[in-house]
Amino acid sequence: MPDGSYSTTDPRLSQFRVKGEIPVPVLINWLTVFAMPLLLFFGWRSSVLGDPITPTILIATATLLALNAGLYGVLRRETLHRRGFITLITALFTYLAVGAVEGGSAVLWLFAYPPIIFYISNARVGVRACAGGYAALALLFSPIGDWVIDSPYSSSFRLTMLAALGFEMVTCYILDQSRRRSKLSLMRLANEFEYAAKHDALTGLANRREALAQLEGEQHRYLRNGRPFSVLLMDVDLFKTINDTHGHHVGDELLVLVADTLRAQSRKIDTLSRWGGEEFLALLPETEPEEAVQLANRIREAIAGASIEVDKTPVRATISIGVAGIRHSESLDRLLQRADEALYRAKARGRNQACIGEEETAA
Ligand SMILES: Nc1nc2c(ncn2[C@@H]2O[C@H](COP(=O)(O)OP(=O)(O)OP(=O)(O)O)[C@@H](O)[C@H]2O)c(=O)[nH]1
Repeated sequence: MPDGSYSTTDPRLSQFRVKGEIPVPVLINWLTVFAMPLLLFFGWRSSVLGDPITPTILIATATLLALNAGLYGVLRRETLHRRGFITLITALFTYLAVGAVEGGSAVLWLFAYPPIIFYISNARVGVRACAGGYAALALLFSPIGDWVIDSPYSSSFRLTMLAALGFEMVTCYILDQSRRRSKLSLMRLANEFEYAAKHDALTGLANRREALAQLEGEQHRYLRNGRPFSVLLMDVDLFKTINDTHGHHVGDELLVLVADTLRAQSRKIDTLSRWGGEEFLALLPETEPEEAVQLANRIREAIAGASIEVDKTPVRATISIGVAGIRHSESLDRLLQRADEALYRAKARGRNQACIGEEETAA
C-alpha cells in the first residue's frame, strides 16, 4: 500500500507543488522587485523630510534584498534565499515600528508580514514569527515602549492596530492550515494514484507496466556497467482446473498466496510483478542465470509447500518457471522470449519445474 506517513508534513509539503501554485523563490523575487522602488521612494522621501537614519536603512535593505535575489540566481539555494528574505523583512518591519517612520504610519506595513511569512515558510516558523512580532509590538505599544521611544501612536491607534493585526494573524494561520490540509490530501491522492498505476490490485506486486519500466532501467545499467541480471517467468500450473474445481475466489486466494511466497523468498533488490493472469515475473539484478535457477527452485519448492484452506482441506498450487539471464546486447524482447521458451519447456516436462534457456547453458 502507498506510504501514508505524512505526520511530519512540512518539508514534504513544500516539495510537493500543486499545479498553478506560485513557487516560493518566485514569490520572494517578485516581492523583492515590488519592494525595491517602494523602499527607494520612501528613502528619498525621508531624506527630503530631513530624517538622517531612515534613508540609509531603507536603501541598505533594498540593496540586501537585491543581493539576496542575485545570490539565489547564482547558488540556487532555496533555504538560504528564504531565510535571507525573512531576516531582512523582519528587521525592516521592526525598524518601521520602532523608528515610527512616516510619523508612525509606516507601522501599517506590518499587515503585509503574516501572509508573506505563512506562505514562504512552514507553519511552525509562521506561528513563531507572528507570535514574536505581535509580542514585540504589544511591548512597544505598552508603557515600557513609551520609555524606549518617543511614541507618536495614540492609544486608540494602538488598540485598533493590535486587535486588527491579531485578527489578521489568526486568519492567516487558519487559511494557511486549510491550504496545507488540502495540499496534503492532494498529495495523498497523487500517491495513491501513483501506487495504483504501478501495482496490481489483487496481489500488491508491481504490475506489468512497472515491471517493464524496471526491466528497462536494469538493462540500461547492464549496458552502462555490465552488471548482469536475470529474469524468472513463472506460471501457476493447471490454474484453470483450480478455478473450475474450487471457484474463482479460491483461485484469487491462491494467487495472493503465490505473491506472498514470492515476497518471502526473494531479496529486497528483486522486483516482483504480476505479469499476466496467473503469470509472475521476477527481475533479479546482479544475478547470473545459475544463481537465478537456484532461487527459482527455492521459490518453486516454497510455493509447492504452501497452501490455503478451503472447507478445512488444504488447497495447493505449483508453478513452472522459465529462467533467462541477459546476454551480450540482446533486447528485452529477446530476453523475455527466451524466458518464455524455458517456461514452455518446464510445462512440457511435466510442470513444477524450473528450466533455464537452452542457449544459456551452451553459452
Ligand atoms: N481466479 C483467477 N483466475 C484467473 C485470473 N487471471 C486469469 N485466470 C485464469 O487462469 C487460467 C489460466 O489457464 P490456462 O492458461 O489454460 O493455463 P493453466 O490451466 O494454468 O494450465 P497450464 O498453464 O498449462 O499449467 C484461466 O482459466 C483464467 O481464467 C485471476 O485474476 N483470478
